[in-house]
Formats: sequence, C-alpha cells, structure tokens
Amino acid sequence: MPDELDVLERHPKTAKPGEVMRPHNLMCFGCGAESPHGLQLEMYAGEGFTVEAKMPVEQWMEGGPGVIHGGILSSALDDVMGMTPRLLGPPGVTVHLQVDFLQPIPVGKTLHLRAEILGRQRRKIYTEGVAHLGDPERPVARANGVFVTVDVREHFAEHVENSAKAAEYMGGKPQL
Ligand SMILES: CCCCCCCCCCCCCC(=O)SCCNC(=O)CCNC(=O)[C@H](O)C(C)(C)COP(=O)(O)OP(=O)(O)OC[C@H]1O[C@@H](n2cnc3c(N)ncnc32)[C@H](O)[C@@H]1OP(=O)(O)O
Repeated sequence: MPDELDVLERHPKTAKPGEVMRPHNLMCFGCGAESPHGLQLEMYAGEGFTVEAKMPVEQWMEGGPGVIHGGILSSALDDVMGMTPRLLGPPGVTVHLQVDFLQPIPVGKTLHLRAEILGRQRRKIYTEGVAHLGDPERPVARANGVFVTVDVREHFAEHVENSAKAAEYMGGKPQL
C-alpha cells in the first residue's frame, strides 16, 4: 500500500452500519440473489469502513473431501472486499487479489467474512478480508485486495448485452 493516502469518508447515501447492502448485480456470482449457481451472499455494512457476511459451507462447495474449495473461498472474500468501495461511493472492480489459506474449512460450518478498507489513493482502494468460523481470534483465511473504481455505465457498456439481466439494464431503468 502506498504511503500517501486520501482521507476516507463514508458516502452519505451508503448503507448505515447494520443495514443490508444492495448486490453488485442480481446475477453476481458472489452476492446476486438471482444467481442460480452463486454464493448468494447477503452483505451488511459494518462500522467504519467494513462489510460483513456469513456463508454456510455446503457440500457443493467441496474441494478436498469435506472441506471448502479454495476458489469458492477466494470468490467469497473477493466479493465481500469488492463491496467495500460502495461505502465510499462508486463501485470498484478487482485488480489484485491475494489469499492466505490458514486452516481447512469444513462443510457444515458457517463462514464469517469481514472486509475492511485499509486505504485509498485516487481510484485505488486497498482492502483486507478475514474469514473465521465463529471465533474472530482464530481466522481460517486472510486476503488483501486492490479495487479500482469505475464508471459502471462505461466499464460494462461493451458486455452488458451478455448479462442475463440485459433486458433490465438496457431497457427500463438500469440498476447500474
Ligand atoms: C449492476 C450493478 C453494477 C455494479 C458493478 C459493480 C462492480 C463490482 C463487482 C465486484 C465483483 C467482485 C469483484 C470482481 O469480480 S470484479 C471482476 C474482475 N476484475 C476485472 O474484470 C477488472 C479488469 N481490469 C480492468 O478492467 C482495468 O484494469 C481497470 C478498468 C480496473 C483499470 O483500468 P483503467 O485504464 O481505467 O485505469 P489504470 O490502468 O490507469 O489503473 C487505475 C489505477 O489502478 C492501478 N492498478 C491497475 N491494476 C493494478 C493492479 N493489478 N494492482 C495494483 N494497482 C493497479 C494503476 O496503477 C492506476 O493507479 P494510479 O495511476 O492511479 O496510481
């Protein structure tokens, strides 16, 4: 993370601590409530510059026998960290993601995910993610991610017609 950082300020219209945050997109693999094969994470704004979610670890998420697949865990962390830019204003997309897998995560447990903004420099938002199984003192994974804010209309313009929600985005009132 660079030394010279901008001052962080919560956007006045962002969710308040304890409130649900709106999904990136209803078909988002991480948080989309209508994504048929997704994680369907419900995210909550936390205090300061944090976002939280819980995810039941189900059998379809298996990598090694009885434990979560690392890619699923990485996706969940990416998505929770990827929600933090919304606390400041415009959304951001991942440009860098690093995950440390600390402990196997068993099927049947509930994963607690927490992301926090560590700093911002221009469009770059530096974040940290932590996952635990109920005891925050015993993390099972840690991550760092860099997100770059984008103008969503411009950024997704070329691709939005491939979205399962294209009609909504391109017709009526887009959620973008
Ligand atoms: C429907 C509702 C819509 C809501 C949408 C929600 C979206 C969120 C979804 C979230 C879902 C979950 C998450 C997902 O799955 S997000 C999906 C995965 N991510 C992507 O597809 C992003 C692909 N990348 C890009 O499109 C471009 O790189 C973007 C547009 C991001 C930047 O290209 P652009 O040409 O515009 O800008 P720039 O190149 O000058 O870069 C800008 C600054 O960034 C710095 N930089 C660049 N790369 C890196 C790097 N690797 N490490 C560190 N820093 C890096 C760079 O040095 C510069 O810094 P500075 O010069 O200012 O110092």
